[in-house]
Amino acid sequence: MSDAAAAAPGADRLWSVDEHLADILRTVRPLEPIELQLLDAQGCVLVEDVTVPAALPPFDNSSMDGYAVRAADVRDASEKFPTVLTVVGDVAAGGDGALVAVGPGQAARIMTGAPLPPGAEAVVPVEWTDGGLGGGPATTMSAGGIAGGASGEGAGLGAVRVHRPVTAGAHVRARGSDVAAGDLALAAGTVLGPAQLGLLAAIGRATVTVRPRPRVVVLSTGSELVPPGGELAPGRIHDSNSYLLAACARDAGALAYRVGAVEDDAATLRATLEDQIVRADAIVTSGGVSVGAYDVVKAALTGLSGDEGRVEFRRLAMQPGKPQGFGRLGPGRTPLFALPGNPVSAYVSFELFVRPAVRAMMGLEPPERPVIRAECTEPVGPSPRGRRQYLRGRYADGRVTSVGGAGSHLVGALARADALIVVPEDVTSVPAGAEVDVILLD
Ligand SMILES: Nc1nc2c(c(=O)[nH]1)N[C@H]1C(S)=C(S)[C@@H](COP(=O)(O)OP(=O)(O)OC[C@H]3O[C@@H](n4cnc5c(N)ncnc54)[C@H](O)[C@@H]3O)O[C@H]1N2
Ligand code: MOO
Repeated sequence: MSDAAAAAPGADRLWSVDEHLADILRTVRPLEPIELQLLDAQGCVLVEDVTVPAALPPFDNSSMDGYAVRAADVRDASEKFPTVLTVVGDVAAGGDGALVAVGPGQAARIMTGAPLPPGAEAVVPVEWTDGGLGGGPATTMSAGGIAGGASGEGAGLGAVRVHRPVTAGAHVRARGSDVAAGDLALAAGTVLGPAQLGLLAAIGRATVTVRPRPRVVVLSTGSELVPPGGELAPGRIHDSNSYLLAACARDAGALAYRVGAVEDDAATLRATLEDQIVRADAIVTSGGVSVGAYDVVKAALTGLSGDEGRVEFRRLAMQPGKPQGFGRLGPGRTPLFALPGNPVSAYVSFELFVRPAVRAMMGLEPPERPVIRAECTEPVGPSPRGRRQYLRGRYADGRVTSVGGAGSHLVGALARADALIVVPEDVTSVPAGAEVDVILLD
């Protein structure tokens, strides 16, 4: 929490959604950069400028399977009057083009990606030749003569008839034509997707320095909770929140550690948090933040001091998601989000508050999901005055339809939704055809 927020009488006033989010974003910090293997860095923000150490391609090479030739030799080639060249060797990708030199009247069979041999200036695609078979235009190259994938000696020797001329440089990818040595390959701040990781690998980088994915520990609380797959005794329900929230964390970009359900006992919860905090960049709990007799998160984390950290429990002017806890735990001041237990409340709270925090920790900008305007296909409401309501909806072609009702236990409707419809604090109902803000969820 920021000092300003810590000084505010948080427990007895209603916080707006925007104030709560601003407090969170003031509090969380981008994680310290670390060096990661390329695939571990996917989705992360680069913190270094990466320059190209050596040109790409590193050597002139063929873009087609065909024959490396001297342009002057094939200047007059046509199907009617083919130019006949002596094939002096064979160059495969990975082969050493320097072993075969192409002199006047000569050609070398060459495969896509293979280095252009000395003397050759261009490549004639095999389809523009007889493929060395003495017939009409070839469609493929025969396998003969590329033994071992190497080049040179004894390979595909004979004659080839060339049916079309090529100019110097035709079907040749020049050294450095992609990126040159010293070029900026990727600037600091770039988010590493597949193409960026491909470029890094192509220029020979095995590791990069990035802001890592936050490690988010997810635990749910409630003595009524039974893991999925377990038998439900009377009064028990399955723990869905730890799965829901761990999945949310992964979806936001974090590495999620799902702890599962902790019973409603403050000492057990404190001990679990102590165990877990060593592997956490952030902690997310669900349940136990309201005003019930067994509100264990509130009981365990209220009144912390000094190195224990500080967690503040608040009421927010929103629905669902009214009761929330947020603060920092332990000497490392690990951000802790205590979300309400109702599954839809937990989900909406994660989307609105934890997801932006995760993204801010990764250095991703902007941290929030995009909000668009959409027309309501049906009336929406009622919505409580003074609270910003987030209804589940389905969005298509600029229009949104509410699914399920406002109840924060409606996980069936949540699973059908792909958007959140935002009904502002001062609006209690929205007529069909009116425009609303919609948060797209995927
Ligand atoms: N007298 C009042 N009661 C309640 C208020 C209030 O202001 N005054 N607020 C309500 C609101 S709003 C919410 S949200 C909930 C929040 O309660 P808690 O965070 O203390 O959550 P629990 O009581 O532990 O659980 C609420 C509900 O959700 C179910 N649940 C909890 N954890 C899970 C889980 N991991 N998987 C599936 N379902 C879970 C739990 O069984 C309860 O049904 O408080 C209202 N009450
Ligand atoms: O505000 Mo609560 O989070 O509706 O269920």
